Amino acid sequence: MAETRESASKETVRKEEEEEAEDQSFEELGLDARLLRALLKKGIEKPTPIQRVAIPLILEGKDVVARAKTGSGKTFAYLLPLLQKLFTANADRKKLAPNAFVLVPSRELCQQVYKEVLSLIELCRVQLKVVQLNGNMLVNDLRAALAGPPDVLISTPACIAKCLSSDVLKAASINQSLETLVLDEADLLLSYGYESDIKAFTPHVPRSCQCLLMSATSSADVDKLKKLILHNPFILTLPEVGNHKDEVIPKNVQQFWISCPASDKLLYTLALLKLELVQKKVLIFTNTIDMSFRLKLFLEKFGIRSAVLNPELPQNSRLHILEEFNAGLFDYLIATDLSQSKEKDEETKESNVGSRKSRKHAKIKLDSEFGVVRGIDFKNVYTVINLEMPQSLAGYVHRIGRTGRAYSSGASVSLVSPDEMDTLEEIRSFIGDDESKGTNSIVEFPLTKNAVESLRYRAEDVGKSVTKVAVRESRAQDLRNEILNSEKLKAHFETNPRDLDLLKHDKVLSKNAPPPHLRNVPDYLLDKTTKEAREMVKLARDAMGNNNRRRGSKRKLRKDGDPLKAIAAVGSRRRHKDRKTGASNSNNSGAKHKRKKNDI
Ligand SMILES: Nc1ncnc2c1ncn2[C@@H]1O[C@H](COP(=O)(O)OP(=O)(O)OP(=O)(O)O)[C@@H](O)[C@H]1O
Repeated sequence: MAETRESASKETVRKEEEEEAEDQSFEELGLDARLLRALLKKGIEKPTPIQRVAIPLILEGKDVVARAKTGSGKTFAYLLPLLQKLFTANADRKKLAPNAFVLVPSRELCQQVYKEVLSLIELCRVQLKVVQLNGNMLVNDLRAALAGPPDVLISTPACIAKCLSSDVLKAASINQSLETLVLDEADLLLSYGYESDIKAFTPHVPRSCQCLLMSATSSADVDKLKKLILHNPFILTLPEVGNHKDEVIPKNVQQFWISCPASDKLLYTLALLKLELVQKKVLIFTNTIDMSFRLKLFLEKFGIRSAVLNPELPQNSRLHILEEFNAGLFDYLIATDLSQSKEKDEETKESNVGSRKSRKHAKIKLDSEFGVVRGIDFKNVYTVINLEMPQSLAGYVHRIGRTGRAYSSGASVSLVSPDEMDTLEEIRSFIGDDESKGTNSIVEFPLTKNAVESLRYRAEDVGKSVTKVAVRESRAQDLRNEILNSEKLKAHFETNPRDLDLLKHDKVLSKNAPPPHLRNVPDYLLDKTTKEAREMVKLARDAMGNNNRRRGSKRKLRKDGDPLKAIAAVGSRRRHKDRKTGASNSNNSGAKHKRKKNDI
């Protein structure tokens, strides 16, 4: 009895401590006033759990291995203290190389982190120089970028290795100047093939350098990196870390699955989108580039416009696609996740062979530094659809982590064919499927047979017209357009960001406009359950203020030019209005995002 009372009071104390921690502010973490102001301007009010624990430790100068689920705010967890350290660095000390290196596994992540740092610096009104490098840059460009040298360098490990081997960065200079080293998405760095690059660089990291490892999952690779890089004896693993599923998969993502034959996947995706059974914005993952174009062409015939993001595209195009999607210019993005697919291996093999062939005959190379699936912060994605299943649990975790970022909610729907049941079983045995426990679970999506069958006839008809040849041609045409645009418009967009809209990436590929009978689904085709589900999604969208976002942002575009700025302006005006009326923007959205499973 006494024991029960004791454990009950311990539990109460623990809960109180947790609540106290949840109320903690950025200020209490010891952040500089300039950073606090910048966060406020960004509408970021309170730290996430990983930020609460990591920031004070990093400010104390400790090495940190931070493992926290996708979308938990790891970037600010290291960027804020890193910048604070640079604010107070000794300006008189002559440095020969950047003070801080942030290494990430893909160019997309380089760009994302770079933008985040720039925006913080701008808002803090401090003079710090930041550069991002990528493996495609010429040695002279690398040298120019590193002249100075900058305070922060953001790069993939491959590019650092290139700088070292071409003497653009000298080992002795790194040893003299490097004070902070961050390995972001550390669980991916080795699997992306950067082991030898990291090994070439680590001997030059000085013992005094503070090393930070950020990772979404734990793996042997993270342990390997930890042993390779961390010198400092204070290696701290955060209390949040453990092996439990809840720490890996965000709780705020409702996970669904649908059993369907592989040949019906386009039909099921059409049903989800056309009948508006899932909430926008939607990110759809496929395992091959051809499947991405097949889906795009197929959806186009039904008047659903989407953009395709794949490693074959020039980097500028990929960045524009991400920017546009994040700015809300379109609602459906099809992303090819080649991270574990055969296509990647084959293409890589072929491109290696191709390097020996004449340039004329060489195949288009896939970008080995492409990694859009993991770590990229797609903004306001509500639904992730796995049109094809990833081949591993880790792939699944990273994909669904593109929604439910920070304090927002989301949903994922996985279309599972009989061949993919093993992956589903692996996922289920990891996360469990006991809904009643209130923890993570993956449940069947309430899609009625009628809803699918109502579209089958049209879908099969249209599916036949999306032939292999049509897919191949569209893929080639898209690539040609993008290369042309990318080269021609790169400089132009730098000086005329408002023209970004010209490069809309959800352009229609087929020549004929979709006929009205495919564009609109007649009411009589929908059964009662589907109508109800659709109404629920609509209500939820209204509650979240998402309706007609597309039209709204277009209007804004014409008026204010730059889509990114236009949207930011709307946001800040709304915040201003909310302040006037006493409403808090982020708290409201948090409350509005809380929905029941049946709402989908
Ligand atoms: N304290 C916060 N409050 C609200 N939003 C936040 C906060 N910190 C970060 N965010 C936002 O949450 C989103 C996810 O953050 P971030 O990209 O750092 O996650 P992550 O943990 O690195 O995820 P992943 O492992 O998938 O890369 C970003 O849009 C970021 O701006």
